[in-house]
Amino acid sequence: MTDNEAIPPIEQPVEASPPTPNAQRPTPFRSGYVTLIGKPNVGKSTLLNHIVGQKVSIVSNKPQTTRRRVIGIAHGPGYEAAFIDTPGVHEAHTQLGKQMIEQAQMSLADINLVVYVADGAHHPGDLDKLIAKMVKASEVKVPIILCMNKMDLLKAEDVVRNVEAYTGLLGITEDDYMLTTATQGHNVDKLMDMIVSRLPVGDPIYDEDEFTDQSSRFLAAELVREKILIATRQEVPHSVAVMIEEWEDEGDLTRIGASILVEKVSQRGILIGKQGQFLKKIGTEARAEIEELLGHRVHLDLHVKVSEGWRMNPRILRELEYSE
Ligand SMILES: Nc1nc2c(ncn2[C@@H]2O[C@H](COP(=O)(O)OP(=O)(O)OP(=O)(O)O)[C@@H](O)[C@H]2O)c(=O)[nH]1
Repeated sequence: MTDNEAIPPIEQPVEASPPTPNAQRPTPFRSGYVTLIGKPNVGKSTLLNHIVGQKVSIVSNKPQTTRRRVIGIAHGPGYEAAFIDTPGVHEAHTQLGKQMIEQAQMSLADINLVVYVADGAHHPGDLDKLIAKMVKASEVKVPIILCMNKMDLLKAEDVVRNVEAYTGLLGITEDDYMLTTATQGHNVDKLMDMIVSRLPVGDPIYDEDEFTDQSSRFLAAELVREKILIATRQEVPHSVAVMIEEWEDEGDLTRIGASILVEKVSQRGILIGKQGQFLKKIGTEARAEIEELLGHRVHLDLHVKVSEGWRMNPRILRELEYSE
């Protein structure tokens, strides 16, 4: 990949480069579905949000942050790309975990392109090999692009070794990969050019102002969950779900009531915090982002409820919209 030769030395800080909607794109119009697949925590959601220019998928440093398939739509001159962000493929122990893997597998059907997102700073492990197998075994043969993310953490002496290992795993050539730093947007425009050039010629599927298939209610619940994931540790992040119980639009104010489900009484204590301070902080942070999302004022009321074993309960998983 000649483009990669032009990237600055990896140890040096790189400047953020915003998406390039005005870059020259091929004509005629190209459109299609692109699946982002990879291990948990490699940066799939960060990449998607950068490409779409909106937070459509929440991000945290905890593995398995994304729990269901999310579509984020990128529009540009001459193209429309609908990205499917999938839950990271992992070893599942709960009903929720199993559904997450199923969603990742299903996302390989009826698509036009696969972007395999890897943590480029690390050599591929067993899970990478398994996902590569899944991708190569998918019935419909579509082009595969390798996005080696976390380039900022990649040591110069590991570049060649890691690139060869991942491209070898996927059976792709050196024209089909890109090193990126999704957090800074570095090389994301080049990745986007590669993606667009491999999309089929076709008409747009979505309206130009549509950027996701997720409802405002689901996005709001996810923003609350994101703030909790960022602020908690150990088993708490995996034990938390957010359920919207009330949603009332009153002119330029939306009143939202949400329950935070946890699995243990001790977790309830953690989330409420001393004199309710922890919950207050979560509420303040989430409200600011929900206001940004909705474009007007929000009143957010949060309650913490203990719901033992919710991750095993198909009915609750449906109510949370993690399954159909
Ligand atoms: N250093 C560095 N960190 C990154 C980069 N991209 C993402 N991250 C961080 O990696 C963590 C995981 O990012 P996500 O976007 O949630 O990863 P994901 O692959 O969607 O994770 P799952 O939802 O678990 O499948 C977050 O803390 C991000 O800020 C990158 O290019 N460099």
